[in-house]
Amino acid sequence: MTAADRAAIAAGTPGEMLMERAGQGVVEAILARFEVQPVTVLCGPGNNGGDGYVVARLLSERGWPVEVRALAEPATDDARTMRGRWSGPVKPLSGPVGEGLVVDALFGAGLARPLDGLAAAAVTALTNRAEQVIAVDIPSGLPGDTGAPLGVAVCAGLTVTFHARKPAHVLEPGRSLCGEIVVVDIGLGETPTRLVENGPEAWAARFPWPETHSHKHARGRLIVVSGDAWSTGAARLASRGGLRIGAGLVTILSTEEALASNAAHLEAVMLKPFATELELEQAADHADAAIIGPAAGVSETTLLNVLALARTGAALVIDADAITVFRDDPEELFSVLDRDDVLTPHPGEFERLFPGVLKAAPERITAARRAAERAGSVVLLKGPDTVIAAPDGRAAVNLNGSPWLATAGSGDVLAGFIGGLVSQGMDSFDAACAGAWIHAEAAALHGPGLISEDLPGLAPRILRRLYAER
Ligand SMILES: NC(=O)C1=CN([C@@H]2O[C@H](COP(=O)(O)OP(=O)(O)OC[C@H]3O[C@@H](n4cnc5c(N)ncnc54)[C@H](O)[C@@H]3O)[C@@H](O)[C@H]2O)[C@@H](O)CC1
Ligand SMILES: [K+]
Repeated sequence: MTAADRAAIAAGTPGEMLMERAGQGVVEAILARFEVQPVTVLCGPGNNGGDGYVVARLLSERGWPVEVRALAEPATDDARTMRGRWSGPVKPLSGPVGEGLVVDALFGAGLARPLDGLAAAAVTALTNRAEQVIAVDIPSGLPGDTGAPLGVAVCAGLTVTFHARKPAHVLEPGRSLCGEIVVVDIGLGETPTRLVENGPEAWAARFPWPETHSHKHARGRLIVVSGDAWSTGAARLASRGGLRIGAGLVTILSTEEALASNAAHLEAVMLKPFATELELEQAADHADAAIIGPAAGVSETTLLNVLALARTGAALVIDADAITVFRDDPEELFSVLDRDDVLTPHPGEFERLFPGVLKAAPERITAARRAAERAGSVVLLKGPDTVIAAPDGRAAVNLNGSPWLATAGSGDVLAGFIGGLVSQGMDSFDAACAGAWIHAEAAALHGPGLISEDLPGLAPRILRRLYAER
């Protein structure tokens, strides 16, 4: 039972009533999606199984042919009550499951160890029929507080959970085992949750829209450090992203030998040369935000350039090579970061800065939180389930991740979106959340054939929507 369940029961809602509402919610989700057909309900010994008996009764009352299979007799009072209200037979779990839908009510929030014996066999037998499987609360075998199955786990086409999503519903690989996710309100009321789903409701109220009196100098000055002559495209992708997301002035800082290739491809983005890290520091002095890393090169120069930018007042977005250059001494980087700065590692880069943290943490939200605390800055851990964490413990998971983002340069544009928002004064955690969400939304809007050059140009459509809904 979760803390929210206990609080609701203590506040006077009997567990039995919560269970009745939970089962009702599952049944409504089934009725909205499936025609009448045979259903097998697999019930475990705990309250998840109790929900299963409610589902069996309510579907049967509507004329659905229902078979109940139980792993063991109910072990809780509420589950025993619901077992008692089911008037049909209860068969053992062993043996093949027939045609039609399968309701997985074996284990939910109380899963304590990997599935074995009959439960493991029953779950294994459901392989390849995910579309017919409806998981109650969580696919059995998947712990609710992580996205990592303990051994075998159900793969469902639909998961109906209660009150709020749990980490297992948003973190991979658990999220992919859930199929469609429906969240049913069972009357638990407001409860503090450590998990924030990243979407406009989390940051739209603080989005930095320009005011009537805004001019380009006040709308955010962003700089982007270019790679060398053969690697200038990444900085241009980032700068275009920054400009599209609203930064008033965006400047690429480039060494002499890369000036010509940058100049040949820039219009609204400005260009400024620098030769040494001291000149970079001076050039960046009036910037509100600076992006370094995209195709910067894994070199001592990049490391010194990061340290130079850290001496300015600009908030930093540190990506790619600018992360990797600190792999031998992450503390050197952490010592110059503060809460306005953002690190945007993919898992490989994350491992370089925070060795062992991903392996030791039960899931990515905890890992990102630990990393943000250690670095003293915002950390955005990339993935299909991108997690954003701040040193003060705030964390959010991106739920709109798009497979179309698996294309060269998409991370450069993301750095640009984040840097562009930070340069306009948006809080760095909000900016990382908003940047990641808009990035994925833009990719989904385009779909097949997306290349990173398209992303900045897609942002205005998402921004227009946000602007209209503000
Ligand atoms: N308590 C409440 O008021 C509510 C609970 N709800 C349901 O209750 C569920 C949680 O119920 P429980 O806490 O009873 O937990 P579960 O029903 O998930 O299972 C716990 C039981 O399974 C046993 N167990 C755990 N892992 C096992 C394994 N690998 N192999 C064999 N046995 C194992 C435990 O010893 C315990 O008896 C939620 O997931 C949700 O479906 C909902 O009805 C909403 C309201
Ligand atoms: K389940």
